[in-house]
Amino acid sequence: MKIRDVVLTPVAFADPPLLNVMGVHEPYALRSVVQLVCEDGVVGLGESYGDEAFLGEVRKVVPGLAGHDVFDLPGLKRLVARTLAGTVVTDEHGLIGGFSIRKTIASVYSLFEVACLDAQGQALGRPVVDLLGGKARDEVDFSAYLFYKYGAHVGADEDSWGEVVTPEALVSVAKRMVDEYGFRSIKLKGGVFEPSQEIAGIRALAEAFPGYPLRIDPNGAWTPETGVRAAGELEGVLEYLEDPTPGIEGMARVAERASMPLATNMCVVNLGDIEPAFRARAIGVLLSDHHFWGGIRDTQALSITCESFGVGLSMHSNSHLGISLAAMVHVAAATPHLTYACDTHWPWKTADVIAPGALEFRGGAVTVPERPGLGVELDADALAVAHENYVRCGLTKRDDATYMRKYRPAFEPNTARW
Ligand SMILES: O=C([O-])[C@@H](O)[C@@H](O)[C@H](O)[C@@H](O)C(=O)[O-]
Ligand SMILES: [Mg+2]
Repeated sequence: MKIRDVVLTPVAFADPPLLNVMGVHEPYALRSVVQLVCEDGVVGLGESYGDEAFLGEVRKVVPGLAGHDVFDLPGLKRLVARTLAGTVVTDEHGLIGGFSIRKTIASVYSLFEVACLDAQGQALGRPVVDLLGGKARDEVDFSAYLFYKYGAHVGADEDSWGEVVTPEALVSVAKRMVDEYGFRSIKLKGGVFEPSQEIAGIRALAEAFPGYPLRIDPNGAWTPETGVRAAGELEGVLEYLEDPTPGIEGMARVAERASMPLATNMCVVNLGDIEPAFRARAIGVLLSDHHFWGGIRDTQALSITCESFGVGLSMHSNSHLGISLAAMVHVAAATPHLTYACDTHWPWKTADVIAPGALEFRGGAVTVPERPGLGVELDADALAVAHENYVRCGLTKRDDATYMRKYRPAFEPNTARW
């Protein structure tokens, strides 16, 4: 199962003006799609970030892949580590925590690992979940992921969601998502407005959706003191509080006094963070993400670490397409210790690069595809359109803060400001 050819395609897809602590989403989200063409004609698919800094590292690895066996994953990891020795990919937004050589290697390896596993599964006629040890569950739960948002991109018409800045608007977006997808838990992206306004938003959701597990994620926008106060005000309302404040030390200060567990995709983002965070009891839930945690198999290993230390596990999401969702579903299905519904940005997009039908939400869950590999098929025309979007939109990195200045010229992102 040797790789004959590698096709790397940067793509862009329309994204609404979703708000977060760093600013607002630009009109397009960037992703990369890789096709590993094997000697016997099997094509393995992978998807990851589309920022130029990441693509630059991925491109360095591509020439070394010809002739590599897709079943040799340790060899793939060595190849990526050797090729990228010394490089650190950074991003503009910091919404998935700090940067390191280890995280860079883990992220680039992950893109190719997923594609290798897809190819392996296709060759063996088995879904990826079977290669990972088999199904711990038949379907994977996701939560509705609400954002405050502007009604329209700069110079464009209002989108179908409209402006979302009030508790009433949040509730109506949540109703639409729950009606369309059947979600049974709800997350609110915070860090946008004064904490009291966002707490009012959560209270409105609690009233409109009694019994629904709720979460809020201000991406470290609050001080530890505000985190403690918010945790007190939302006692009995939140299932977990996500990244109220930056850093392990600040999180530990909030965790000590909060009744609900704290979750993170910001202060524990690679293996080196685990020991200090667990020792400080800074988190009760780790939000895994195969895109930067070293792929699907390392995410499974991470779950065992969490289980050993009594830490819950769920899954973080960035704007993504169907290949990534398929990978998330397979790893979640093969991971017994997964203790909460996973995040997904899925409802916010309107187009994809995969043929429709492989991944459907019912009751807020996606049934694990049974077809070989990831179980998704690339739609060549849709890929061409998405690549054309990438070329035409002119974006080469995600920069929510600069785009926000088109709405609010004096805007400065500033974590721990409230
Ligand atoms: O898409 C966004 O704006 C999110 O804020 C994303 O970038 C975060 O990484 C993520 O969803 C999170 O849970 O922090
Ligand atoms: Mg988060």
